[in-house]
Amino acid sequence: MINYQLLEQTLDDGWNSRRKSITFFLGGKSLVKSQHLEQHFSQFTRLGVPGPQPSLVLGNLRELRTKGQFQAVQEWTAKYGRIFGFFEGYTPVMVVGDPEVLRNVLVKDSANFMKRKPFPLAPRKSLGLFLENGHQWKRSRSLLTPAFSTGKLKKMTPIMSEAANILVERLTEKAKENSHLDIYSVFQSLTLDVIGRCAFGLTTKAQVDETDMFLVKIRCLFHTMSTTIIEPIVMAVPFVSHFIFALKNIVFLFGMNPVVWLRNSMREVIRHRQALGPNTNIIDLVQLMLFPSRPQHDVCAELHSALTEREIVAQSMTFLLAGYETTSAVLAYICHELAKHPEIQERLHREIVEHIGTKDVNYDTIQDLHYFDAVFDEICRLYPTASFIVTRQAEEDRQYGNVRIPAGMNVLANVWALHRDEMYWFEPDIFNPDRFMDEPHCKKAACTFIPFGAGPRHCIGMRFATIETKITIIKVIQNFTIEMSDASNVSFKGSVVPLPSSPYVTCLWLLLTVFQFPSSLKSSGFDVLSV
Ligand code: HEM
Repeated sequence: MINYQLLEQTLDDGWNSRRKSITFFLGGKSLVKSQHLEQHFSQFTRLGVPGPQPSLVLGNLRELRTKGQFQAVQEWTAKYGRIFGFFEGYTPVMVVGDPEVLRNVLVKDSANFMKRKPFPLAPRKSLGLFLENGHQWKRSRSLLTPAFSTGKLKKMTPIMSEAANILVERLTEKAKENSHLDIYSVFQSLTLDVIGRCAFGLTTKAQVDETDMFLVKIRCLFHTMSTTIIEPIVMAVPFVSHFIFALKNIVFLFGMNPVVWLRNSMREVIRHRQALGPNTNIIDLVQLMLFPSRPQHDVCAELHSALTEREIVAQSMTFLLAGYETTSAVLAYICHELAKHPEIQERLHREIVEHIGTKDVNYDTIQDLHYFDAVFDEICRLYPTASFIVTRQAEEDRQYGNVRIPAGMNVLANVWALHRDEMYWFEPDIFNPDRFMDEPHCKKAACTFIPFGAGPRHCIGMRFATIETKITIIKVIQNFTIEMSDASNVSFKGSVVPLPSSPYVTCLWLLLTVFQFPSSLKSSGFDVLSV
């Protein structure tokens, strides 16, 4: 851990003693002049936007790191309201929880807000869709969009269904043992298997084999990402990222980075697929990236030139980072709320029995489950697992009502606060799927409900995640009843994805006890899962 207090004090002391006259020098380079820093850190005051007092050099980084981004932003929301500003190190961030301003930024005036807030440790080359900007983003988005079309997703559902079958087998075993089960980590290995197979083309066995290489490498990657002390340093002093990347390349040379293993494994898959050619039965994201379908009259051949091997690896890494924790957290939250509300679980079970019965679950059978859709939306409202990634950067100055957004300003949509704002939601803290049955779509249109973002940069994997969640939960509900365990515990932490957490690292525990066969489900076991 960095000692922020000491670092800041040292920097502040040095700063205060020569405040008026000097320039900071770091690594032989002029970093910033005093007047510049003062100007920089007072920009929200000049804009009339409230917010926590930043300190010179570190901005509000200390609070962000000590409290956690989620906690800090919630506290500031309670204090400063729908629009406020803070400094993520040197980077100014305007937090917006006003749906009208957000509609302008994300949708109506999106041409002025095509970039995202820069990520401190983003790679230099081969960014992947999430971090790409400008022409590169346009090209990737246009090449990748067909891979998420209804037809293609339909063909990918067997991978999801197979993973859910393994889950049911695992849960059945656990039910017999009558023991605790951490459902969050169970769902993590399920979503890893799905993304490993769909986006990396690997035959992963994360659910059944603790030593599966993919699982081991991804755990290592996420552990490194969550414990890194490099990120805050780069936030405070952005230009040190040059050194960091030089160091990273040295680590790469020795093959110590898990990304190296992932990259090499994918290269093998890509070469194998190239040898097989486009006309195979394999349908997954790798195949669709390698052999993308192009518009019939391709007027912009350059825009649709195929992705290179390096780009495909970067896109797969993006799908992993964007789709693994987000989806597993949604699955865990669904189980948590269904356990807390048996009457809702029962109603969902009835809908599934009426529409699907004991038939196998596939793309067609999961359509028209309106109550399920309402439960899913309500979970995404109450627990927007990707609430810190809806960011944009302004190209030019804009004024919306009395809110001015200057060129270069970063905007963070305050999705969590927006989804629980009493102005737009009746009894917002209560889990009530019926609110989406009564008025299903009007809230979405008004930018008050944006769990997958909005506008041209909204989540490309939204339907992929929805289908995966539906298939998984339907199979669980078909076979088990979910109940609350005494050990269950949910609190929030995390910076990008507000994750459930507990002193045991993971949070949701399932106590499984074998129950009885329900008369409505003849062939499948109906066990009790206690969360
Ligand atoms: C429940 C699960 C998921 C949630 C809640 C979620 C949420 C989000 C959000 C909020 C954004 C930012 C949108 C914006 O800025 O307007 C995003 C972007 C993105 N998501 Fe997801 N996501 C999920 C699953 C997935 C999956 C499964 C994939 C891929 C297979 C994926 C791929 C992406 C990509 C590539 C972007 C960047 C899009 C762009 O910049 O053009 N996501 N997601």
